[in-house]
Amino acid sequence: MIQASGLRKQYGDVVALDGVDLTVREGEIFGVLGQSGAGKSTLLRCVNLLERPDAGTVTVAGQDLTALRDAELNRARRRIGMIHQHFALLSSRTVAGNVAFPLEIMGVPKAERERRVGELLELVGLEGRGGHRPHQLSGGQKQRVGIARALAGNPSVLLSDEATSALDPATTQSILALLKRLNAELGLTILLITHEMNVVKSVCDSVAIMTGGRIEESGTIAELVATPGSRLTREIFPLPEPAPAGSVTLTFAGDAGRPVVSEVVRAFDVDLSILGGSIEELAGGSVGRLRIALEGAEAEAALAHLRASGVIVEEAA
Ligand SMILES: Nc1ncnc2c1ncn2[C@@H]1O[C@H](COP(=O)(O)OP(=O)(O)OP(=O)(O)O)[C@@H](O)[C@H]1O
Repeated sequence: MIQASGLRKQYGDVVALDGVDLTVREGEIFGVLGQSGAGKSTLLRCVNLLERPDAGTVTVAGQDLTALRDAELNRARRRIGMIHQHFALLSSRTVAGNVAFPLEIMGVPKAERERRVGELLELVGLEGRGGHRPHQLSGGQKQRVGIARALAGNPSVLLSDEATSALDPATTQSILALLKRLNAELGLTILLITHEMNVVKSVCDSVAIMTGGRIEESGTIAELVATPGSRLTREIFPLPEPAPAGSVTLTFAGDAGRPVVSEVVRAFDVDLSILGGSIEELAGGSVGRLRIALEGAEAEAALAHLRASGVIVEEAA
C-alpha cells in the first residue's frame, strides 16, 4: 500500500533521511519507532509529500506521488488522512465545523456534509458533541475530532504523527483501541510514528526501528521476535545485557503447544535455574523470553530439543 524507496532528505548539514526503504502492506498497522531526531517526522511528511524528498520515490496505493504535479498531488492526498500530536484543530470552529472543513474544501454539498459529519462523529464516539468548541474537550476527545477529520475524505491510508504522545496512559490506550477498530472495520492502513514501545506493543503488526536517518531493522513483529539478536526483542524484553557467561536465553514466539521447558527437565539429565524473564502480549499472540542456566550431562541435547520445538535459543559465550 505504501512503498518508499531510497528516500533522502537533508536540511543544511543535517541528513534527516539517509536512504530509507519502507514497505507497508495493505490493511496493516505499521509503526516507525525511534528516538527524537531519528528522522521519523521527516519520513512521515515525505510519505504524503508535505516534504519533498531530495531523492527517492513514494508510491501510495499504486500511485507514484513523487511524479505528480500539484493539482494531481492534492487529489491523491485526499486518500491519505493525517493526525497530529497536538491535534491541530481550528479553535474558532465547533467540533462539527472542524470535521466538515476538509469536506468544504472538497466541495461536498451542505446536506451531504452534515450527514457525513454526523456519521464520522458517531464512528469516533463523539455523537452529540458536534456543537462543542475544541477548548471544551479533553485531549482524548480532541484527538477523536482529529481522527474524524482525517477520515472525512474516506482515505485508505492514515498517517499518525505521535498521535498519543500528548495523552495520559489510559487515554492513549483508548485512542489506540479506536485506531485498531478503524483498521479492522474500515480496512484502513495505518502508518504511525512513535517514540513509545508501548504503542508498538499495543497495536502494530509491523515495525521499523529508525536511528540517525536510517532504518536499523524492520519487519512484522512476529518476524523480528523470531530473529535472534533483534533490537526489538531486546527492547521489549529488557534482560540484563550482555547475558552472563554460560547462560542461555530462550525466546518463545507463538504457542509451542506443549510445556517444552518442563519437558526438557523431565526428559534429559539437566538442572535448570531461571535467571530472569517475562511474557508480553504482542500482535499475533503472546511472546516470552526466559534466561536460564542449564547444567548437566545432557545440556546440549536439551538445547537441541528446545530448538527442534521452535524455541529460539541464544547461548552466551
Ligand atoms: N525543517 C527542518 N529544518 C531543519 N532541520 C530539520 C527540519 N526538520 C527536521 N530537521 C532535522 O532533521 C533531523 C530529523 O528530524 P525529525 O523531526 O524527522 O526527527 P524525529 O525522529 O521525528 O524526532 P522528533 O520526535 O523530535 O520530531 C533532526 O536533526 C532535525 O533537527
